[in-house]
Amino acid sequence: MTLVLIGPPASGKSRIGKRVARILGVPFVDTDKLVVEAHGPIPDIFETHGEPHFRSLERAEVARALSTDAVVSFGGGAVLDADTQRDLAGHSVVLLTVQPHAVIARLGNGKRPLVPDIDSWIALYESRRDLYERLADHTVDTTDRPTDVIAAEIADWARAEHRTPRPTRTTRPTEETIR
Ligand SMILES: Nc1ncnc2c1ncn2[C@@H]1O[C@H](COP(=O)(O)OP(=O)(O)O)[C@@H](O)[C@H]1O
Ligand SMILES: O=C(O)C1=C[C@@H](OP(=O)(O)O)[C@@H](O)[C@H](O)C1
Ligand SMILES: [Mg+2]
Repeated sequence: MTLVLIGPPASGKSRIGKRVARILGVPFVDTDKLVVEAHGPIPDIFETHGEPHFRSLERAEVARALSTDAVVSFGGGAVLDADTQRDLAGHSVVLLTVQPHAVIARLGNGKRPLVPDIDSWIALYESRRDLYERLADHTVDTTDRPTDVIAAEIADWARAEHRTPRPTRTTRPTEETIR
């Protein structure tokens, strides 16, 4: 399966994606991590080459990640790419949301050049909200909730989503076949 986590910065895609992959026993891929491994820190890429260059590096890693069976956590802006939007139609996509009061504590490290503070985070989220919602098959709010609970919920949803359809029943289902 390829399960993709999308959503605004600090919604928990990287942290929760890793846990979901562990629960499901599949590899975990973080597209930002792939970009950093190949090209160095994200703030440096933005500063030296600008956002369009970062987006093209990101798109290449997204395309590679989507060809693997894995849980894939995107960077928040990866969905802006038209080819990526098209590719997502063939995958299970979970949108993580979060309310501003919870984001303030999560923005901490200054590694996100587009969201130096909560006001810029709110503006960025508002500008993308419709897109995120349009691309998502399932939405999970992460505000004030423990990551292990959220990850378990997403893993349950993914299992149900990927369960192969059962053959047509010819007899009345028993308690056991229902389960
Ligand atoms: N449900 C949660 N509750 C509290 N903190 C969280 C939660 N999910 C993520 N975090 C923390 O918020 C920060 C951003 O999470 P991260 O997974 O990097 O988000 P994203 O990849 O969406 O930008 C990290 O410090 C992470 O540990
Ligand atoms: O929303 C965005 O445009 C970005 C989100 C970041 O990833 P996270 O969403 O994992 O923080 C990272 O890709 C880059 O700073 C740009
Ligand atoms: Mg991340």
